[in-house]
Amino acid sequence: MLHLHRAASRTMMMHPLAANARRSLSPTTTKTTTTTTTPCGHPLIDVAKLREGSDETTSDLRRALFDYGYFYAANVAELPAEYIRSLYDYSAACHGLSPRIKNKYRQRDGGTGAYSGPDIGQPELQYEAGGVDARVRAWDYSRTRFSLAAAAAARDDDGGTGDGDDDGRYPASHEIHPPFAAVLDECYGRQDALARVLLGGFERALDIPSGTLVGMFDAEGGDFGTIRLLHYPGDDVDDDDYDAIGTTGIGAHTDFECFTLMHQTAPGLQILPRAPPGDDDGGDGGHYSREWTDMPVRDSEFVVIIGDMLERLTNGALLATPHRVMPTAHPRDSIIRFNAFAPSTIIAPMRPFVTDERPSSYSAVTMSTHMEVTMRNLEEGMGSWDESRRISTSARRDYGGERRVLELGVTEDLRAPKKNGGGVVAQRCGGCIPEEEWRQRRPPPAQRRTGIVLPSTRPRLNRAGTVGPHVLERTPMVDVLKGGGYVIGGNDGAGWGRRMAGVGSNEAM
Ligand SMILES: O=C(O)CCC(=O)C(=O)O
Ligand SMILES: [Fe+2]
Repeated sequence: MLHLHRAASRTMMMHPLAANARRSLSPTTTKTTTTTTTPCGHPLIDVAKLREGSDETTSDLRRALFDYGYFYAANVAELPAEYIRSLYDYSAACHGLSPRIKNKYRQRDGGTGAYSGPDIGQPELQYEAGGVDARVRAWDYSRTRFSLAAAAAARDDDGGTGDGDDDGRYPASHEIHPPFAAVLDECYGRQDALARVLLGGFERALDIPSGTLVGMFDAEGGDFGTIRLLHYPGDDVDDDDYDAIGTTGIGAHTDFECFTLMHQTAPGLQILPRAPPGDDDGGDGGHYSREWTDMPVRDSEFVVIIGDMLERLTNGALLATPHRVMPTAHPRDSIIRFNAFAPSTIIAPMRPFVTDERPSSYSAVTMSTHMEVTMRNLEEGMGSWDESRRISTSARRDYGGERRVLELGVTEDLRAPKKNGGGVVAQRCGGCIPEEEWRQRRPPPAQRRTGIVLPSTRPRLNRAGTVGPHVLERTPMVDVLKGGGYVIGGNDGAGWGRRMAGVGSNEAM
């Protein structure tokens, strides 16, 4: 049964950054009300209500994202309790496979598969620089192929290993039944449906145009996400005696994608929530609480946390949620889904979060480059969470290049017939052009109605009520491919954003 509590305790605790971000978007949204929580005070989002577009739930979600940095998601029709239980049964069968099969599908050291774990000498990558070994054992599934640098190199050398499904990546049907890829892909589809509901909610909570995040998620190439079936064997010690173990469940880190959906069978997960405003002696200006918080097990609900991409898109108004798993005497299983964006999606601070007071403080990078660079850095022991500076080093990584701002909600009709010469196959907004360059390139008014630059001469309101100067350029496809010109989102849901979203530079910019 769903317990809904209206908790007043956090009502006056909006983080100053959140307040600024929201104030700059819409002065009317600063009014505080109460937040729906679980009985023990964790923010709770009723997904059924979010799906209906409930204003109250959207406000709950806004507070959860800005003030807490996480929430429990309840009433998730796509992932009912009995389905999750069956997935845990399947996970147990996968983790019960022999070391020989696990080794055949190893992710590293010449492997190109899906398994990692200390039981085959392949511990999880190190998330905290200088941290201790992780106990976690993982079967990972992703639709879009990406792999660790070492595995990619091995694949280039020998064309892959194993004879399982999907290029030898996953256990085949004679090794486990039903076959791994089929079960996990079905789950992936269910989680995708939930992700679209949550991303739509995030768009409303962030006051950005409808379709912005969902468009990035559904863009060509597909979401660059992963499902993990995780198993943590219990340690033969008292729960209080963690220090003696010399290992951890999984080291502190932030996840690299947009958001993460988590479910666990037993306690062990901890997160670092946002700090209440005024509590700024945590060493990081009060962005994060000083206390790690235990995430209680809630059978039919999911923990949702913020990933690196949402921190970058919101210019740090939202912060990626640090989390870790403690070593425990009891065994523990979890099902994790990283929800990413399409590989070539360009991630940079979105216009509404960049102001004179808060200039863009994150460089632009594509989803795939961020994943690849972060994984490589982990392989080299650089970690993702810096405990002494209390920042996510992966979320804050500087990819160089000029600061860019993503313009949202372009209101020109991008589907208008093209009159500007045969080679014109794509159009773009000013979103990915560095602001300085954009100003210099802007032709004098007299030329604006001819030439290749078709400016919108007056600021226009988009659906979210934000304004932005938009320059639409008609650009030969070859230039788009070279320059990474890119249109994201849309104001009419007509799908042009999706068509364009696969076009872009695959490099850090
Ligand atoms: O097992 C868990 O609950 C967390 C796992 C995790 O943080 C991860 O795989 O990134
Ligand atoms: Fe994680």
